Amino acid sequence: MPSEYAHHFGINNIPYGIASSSKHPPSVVTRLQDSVLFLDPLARTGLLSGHFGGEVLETFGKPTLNSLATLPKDDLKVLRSALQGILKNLEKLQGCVEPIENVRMHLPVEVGDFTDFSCSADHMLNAGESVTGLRNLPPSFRYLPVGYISRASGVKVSGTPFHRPWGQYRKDGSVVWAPTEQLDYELEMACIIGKPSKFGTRVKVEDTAEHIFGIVILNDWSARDIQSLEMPPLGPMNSKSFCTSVSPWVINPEALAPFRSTGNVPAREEPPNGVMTHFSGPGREGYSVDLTASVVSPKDKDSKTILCRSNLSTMYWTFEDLIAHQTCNGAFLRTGDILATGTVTGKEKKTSHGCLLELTAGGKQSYGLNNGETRTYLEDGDSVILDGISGEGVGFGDCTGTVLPAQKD
Ligand SMILES: O=C(O)/C=C/C(=O)CC(=O)CC(=O)O
Ligand SMILES: [Ca+2]
Ligand SMILES: [Mg+2]
Repeated sequence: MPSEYAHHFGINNIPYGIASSSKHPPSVVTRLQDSVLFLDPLARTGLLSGHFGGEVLETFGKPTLNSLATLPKDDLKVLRSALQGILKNLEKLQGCVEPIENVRMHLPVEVGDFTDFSCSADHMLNAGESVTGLRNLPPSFRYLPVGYISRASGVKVSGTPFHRPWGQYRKDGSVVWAPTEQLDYELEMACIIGKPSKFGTRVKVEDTAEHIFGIVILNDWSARDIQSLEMPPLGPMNSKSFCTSVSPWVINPEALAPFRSTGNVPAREEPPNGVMTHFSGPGREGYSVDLTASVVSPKDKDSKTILCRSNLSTMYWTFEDLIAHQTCNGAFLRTGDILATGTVTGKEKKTSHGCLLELTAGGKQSYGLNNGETRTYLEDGDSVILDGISGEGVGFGDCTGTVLPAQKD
């Protein structure tokens, strides 16, 4: 029986990840359907000889993708087509291949800096309305992609459970110190930086693509009660830094090229009394990725309730804009940096809300699970599964996390 996500990993995908098994230490892998190919033992078979020099082959034995991610795009292109050829004869690759159920996936990169932006106008409007009752975009929204800088060390690979965080928040007229009662997820995607940029040197929007190694799904877990006390005036901190999950398979721009279009990308509006400066123009392309967010209750582990369906291409700002903006002041990119989109929310009320803050109108309305349970925010033992697919054979698999009970004070 193929796994639930086997069909995401066709021959046109060729994702990269870091896996280990009883036979192999953590190292670089790719995946075809449910077969995981370890590239370091593959290089030793000689099947890749003639394609590249030692500096490419040396990256395969590393426990992160950082070295592979800095290879020139031309090398990555040759590697992709060599792997596509080799994977046609899987039976010849014994000793290099393991079934997906026999491997453990690890964090794909050593994370450099982690910025989370907020690129969805619909998320901004819905989240603002949930908190303040007013449907307004922040004053800066059309001038620049707003973001906050979070903790790289909190980024964990899909499947890593975390404890419900403690913090300070307002309750019944006072501020308490207690486990959060408003634990939320945020359905997001992120780009991972390959080629670094130079300190003091802006990356022009037309040059940003060469810095994108690949794209992952990301869950920016959020504690809304802690967030609402701490956020003004410097932004979220402990309400979000306790854990951020990323999917283990990094999908590369070449696999996603057929799914780029201008189709759903919102029209860019000139900001009031301002000019578009270092950003992409009206013909900018988004990546089409159909995303879902689901919750699984510990009382009914076989049933997932889909709470949101949305698509990455509806974001107002693109990955190219995020990179141009991050570097426009001379700040620079390091390999393994993560730049996330913010919550990916669509236009449809209730069915395309990328987080529970929106779906529950700030905890004022409940949502139902397939088994009849109701929730406002997440409960202990709940798992959240985010997944995404662009088209035939090109998907991201899943990004999953489970809430453990709060630790004792
Ligand atoms: O507007 C709010 O109250 C919430 C803002 C956020 O949680 C920041 C964030 O992560 C935005 C996003 O994911 O788009
Ligand atoms: Ca976020
Ligand atoms: Mg987070």
